[in-house]
Amino acid sequence: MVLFGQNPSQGTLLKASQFLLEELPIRLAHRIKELDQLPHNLSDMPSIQKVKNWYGQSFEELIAFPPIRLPPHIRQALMTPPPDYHQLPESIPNPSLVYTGDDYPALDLTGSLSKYTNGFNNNNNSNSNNNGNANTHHKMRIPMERRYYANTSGITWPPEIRDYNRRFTKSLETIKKRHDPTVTTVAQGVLEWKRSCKARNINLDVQHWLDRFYMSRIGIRFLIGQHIALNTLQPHPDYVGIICTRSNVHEIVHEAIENSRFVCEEHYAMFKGPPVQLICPRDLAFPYVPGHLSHIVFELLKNSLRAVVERFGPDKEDMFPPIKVIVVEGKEDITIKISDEGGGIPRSAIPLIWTYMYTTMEGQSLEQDFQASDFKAPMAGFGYGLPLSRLYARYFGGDLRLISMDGFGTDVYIHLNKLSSSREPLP
Ligand SMILES: Nc1ncnc2c1ncn2[C@@H]1O[C@H](COP(=O)(O)OP(=O)(O)OP(=O)(O)O)[C@@H](O)[C@H]1O
Repeated sequence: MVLFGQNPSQGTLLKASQFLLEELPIRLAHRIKELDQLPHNLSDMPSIQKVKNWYGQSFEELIAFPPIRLPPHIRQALMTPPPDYHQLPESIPNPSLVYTGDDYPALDLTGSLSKYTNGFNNNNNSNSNNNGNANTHHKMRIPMERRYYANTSGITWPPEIRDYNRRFTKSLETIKKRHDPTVTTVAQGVLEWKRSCKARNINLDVQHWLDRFYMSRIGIRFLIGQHIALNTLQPHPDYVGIICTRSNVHEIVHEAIENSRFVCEEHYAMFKGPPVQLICPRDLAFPYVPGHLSHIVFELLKNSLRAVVERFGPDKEDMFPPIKVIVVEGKEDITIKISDEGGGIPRSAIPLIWTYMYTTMEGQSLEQDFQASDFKAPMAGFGYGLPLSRLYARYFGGDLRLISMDGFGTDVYIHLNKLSSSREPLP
């Protein structure tokens, strides 16, 4: 996507529009089917129906989007691969993610990476029913880079192409906005269901379903966000759409520290939140989506700040031990460790922290019609911080791990995949 999106012409943008017009309805349709097949009658909950209708509406808008009529020489140009097509660099898969031939690596929903390795040496990946279908499906489809690439140099693009690209981008903006409250609305649906059957925690199958659903959402929004950015943002030497080819880790983490401390100080009405020490090379940079990384770090820092404040008390500002953030670049990964002395988590609660809607924050749940979008999180209380952050980390081949020392504190490791890998972890 970085190669494709550098200095795009109206022709390349048209090619991208056509790719999305084919790809997005497929992804949306799968989600609609899944929303209909939720376990335990969850599909009947009003909020789940609401989300399903959004997906349906977006699907219809995309398939009804008026096609563009192009003169034959332009059509021909769009179908011809560029001369340097074969020189596209090979992607280097991260050895910690084992791919299974043509398949997408299965998203492991149990918390470990076992499925990646289970499928090793087994091209038909027998792990999941979904995969079986997905494989057949993907094999019939043309590889992404071939659909995405076109020899578009030296052509004068007729003005209707610019107009088409503009209209399609507008339509995507409407769709993206419509789906902003999806996470909170699905969460509300789960709450409705929990209330209706008086369940305390969500079942494992619902947890797996949510992981898959939200991971797919990250993928859809990444594609849409990238397209909108390519069409609307001014060129920047370090950016291709929403991908920053030189994401500076120090800057991103530093900003997340400032933001999370600010939220913490506001929430507890205190003058100074717990100090945060950052140990990170200032020039450490790699290609990433900065928005994803700041979201992850911000969520984890809020957890650490809250743990420290609640352990020592909001009026004990002088006693707060510092939270340490250490960033190291390895061969395969960039790892960020966030260590706090907030008292840790009891061992019995560890399996729960990765489940959606598990929170020990009281009185801030989604009881009312909660309309915030994803990136406007309160201090805590939603129970989505850890599981969603892990999905963001995994989307680009990274991971998130947490180790707690009950009675002392918590260490969280964010692994960011430094090497490129070619496929999304979608089942
Ligand atoms: N660093 C930490 N120290 C102690 N407990 C923690 C820490 N991180 C997470 N927890 C526990 O795990 C629970 C779940 O965390 P998670 O981030 O998923 O949700 P939350 O912080 O409660 O709400 P939000 O969705 O707003 O982030 C927290 O409520 C807290 O009890």
